[in-house]
Amino acid sequence: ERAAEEAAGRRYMRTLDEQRSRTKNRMALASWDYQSNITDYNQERQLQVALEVADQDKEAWKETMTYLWHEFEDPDLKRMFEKYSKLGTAALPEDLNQRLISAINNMQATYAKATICDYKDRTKCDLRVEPEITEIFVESSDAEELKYTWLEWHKAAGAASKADFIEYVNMYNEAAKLNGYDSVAEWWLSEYEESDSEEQFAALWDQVKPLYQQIHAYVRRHLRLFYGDQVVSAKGPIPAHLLGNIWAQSWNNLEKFTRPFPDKPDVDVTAALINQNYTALKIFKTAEEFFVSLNLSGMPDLFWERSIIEKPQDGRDMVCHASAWDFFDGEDFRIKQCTTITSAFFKTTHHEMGHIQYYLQYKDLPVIYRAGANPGFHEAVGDVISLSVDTPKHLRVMGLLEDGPDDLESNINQLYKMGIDKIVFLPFAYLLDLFRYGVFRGTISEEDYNCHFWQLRETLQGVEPPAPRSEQDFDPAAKYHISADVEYMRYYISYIIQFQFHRSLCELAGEYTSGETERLLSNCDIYNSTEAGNALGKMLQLGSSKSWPDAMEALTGQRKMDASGVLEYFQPLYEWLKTENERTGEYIGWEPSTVQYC
Ligand SMILES: C=C(C[SeH])C(=O)N1CCC[C@H]1C(=O)O
Ligand SMILES: [Zn+2]
Repeated sequence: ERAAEEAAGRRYMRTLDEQRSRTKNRMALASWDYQSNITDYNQERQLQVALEVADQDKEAWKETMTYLWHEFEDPDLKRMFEKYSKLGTAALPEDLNQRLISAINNMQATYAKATICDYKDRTKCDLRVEPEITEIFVESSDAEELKYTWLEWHKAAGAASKADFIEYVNMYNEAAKLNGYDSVAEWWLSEYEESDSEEQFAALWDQVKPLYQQIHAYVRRHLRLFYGDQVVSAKGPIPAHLLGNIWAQSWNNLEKFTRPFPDKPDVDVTAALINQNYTALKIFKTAEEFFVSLNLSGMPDLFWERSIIEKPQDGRDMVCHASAWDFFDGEDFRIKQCTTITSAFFKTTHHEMGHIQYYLQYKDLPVIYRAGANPGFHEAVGDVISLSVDTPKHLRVMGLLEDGPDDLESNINQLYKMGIDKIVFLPFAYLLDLFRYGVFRGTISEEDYNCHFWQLRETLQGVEPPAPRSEQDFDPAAKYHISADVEYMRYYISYIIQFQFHRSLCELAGEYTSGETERLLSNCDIYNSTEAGNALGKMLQLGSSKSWPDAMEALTGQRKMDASGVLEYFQPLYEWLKTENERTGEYIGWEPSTVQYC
């Protein structure tokens, strides 16, 4: 009897997966049309498709739940049923689902359309976050211009979305409860499959915090030397507008005037990309070539036909934030980004193509398994490639970096450049979802959203707002992922596990042996290594068909996320920073902020 039921379940699963492929394809196409051309018509159409798809998913779910899949013997069939048993936001009554979708679409549109006036020319009021505001944070060292731009952006894209965000939280929490979760926080955490995920995330932060504090102290010193101690204090948090990035999430743009050994050759490739007439297409082809060198897949023809790799000049409104799309038909995969010829986009292109590579590697799995082993895995693929691309050795192979010495000072400069991108990002990413867990759980009430956000920014990141804040502000929504309903813990996890992956791939490529001292993990380049590429491909082909510890074990032999990879990679920098901060008597950590924000 049970065997017959299980056989019926297996047949049913095949038809259900076929249907899910079509509904996800329809949903992706409608969302693509909306996000690549924001009009009322496209927003309305996206909403209609979303509601129709929700209805179809709900009907299918009712049938799925008639199967006694808990008693099935086949663990794989059980895993598929278990995943299909999570209905998601389609569990909401249609009117509440419509309010949820509209709240998210409104926030997306507000963020994508937000413009501010230029600091120097107040009549020029068409500046958007990409490319204009991003460019100001790359180029400007005028504290007043940076402060003005920061405040204007946070008003235009943050405060403007507070009402929609509150609606979003309420509707989303309703959906969570209908799916058996106390709040959205537990739902998001369930993607990491282990009951102690929150404790694991906190333990990772404890492991890397000492290294972050050393970088923070060093950077604060050099900002104080540059801007003066009236702008940057000796012991307080760092003002958020001086860190080369509108969200202070990565501090790459400080490299040129804060690097430990300034008289070494410049390592930023932007100038070289421009001098060598790189176009967006050439950046994409270069990234593709790295994956092919690893015996992984090149981009299909459809990818080149349908991707949007530069902002169209027809004056349309679109979501410029870079994204990679799976249309779940096994053939259609696209990137949408507003590429500019910069080192930042050189990295972002590898990041997005890492998503596409994952889609390609698992495209023949059942649709329900076409996802990362956990969300952090998907964000790590492209970055792992970039860890090889960003080495002086590889950049020289590419002709993007002039020749230079391979001495300790150059290695420290290289580690510093990576540290103000990767280590600095960790507290930012961690706090973004600590904030949202609190919001979804109600431990952070809407009367003090902004106050709590900045308390997290101060305690975890040692950063303070450039001016007093109030509850008329809503600074979190000035970050794309908050306005676009994109979970963020995935990036925190990615920036930890990508170093575990990198270490294993470097050993497979014969570029490094864990614990050796002759070669540094930070100088490893896996380019052209089919051993490394085949191992990476095997892990990616698993999709979410196995638990993430199984997937991680396939590549690294470890079943735990841990910061051992990060700490091994940055060890020489950590030693150097401790010595340097002691030499200069720098205060490690930060005293409470004197800026009024609660
Ligand atoms: C490039 C993407 C698209 Se998945 C992105 O959002 N990233 C990549 C780095 C962290 C995060 C961000 O920009 O905040
Ligand atoms: Zn990504």
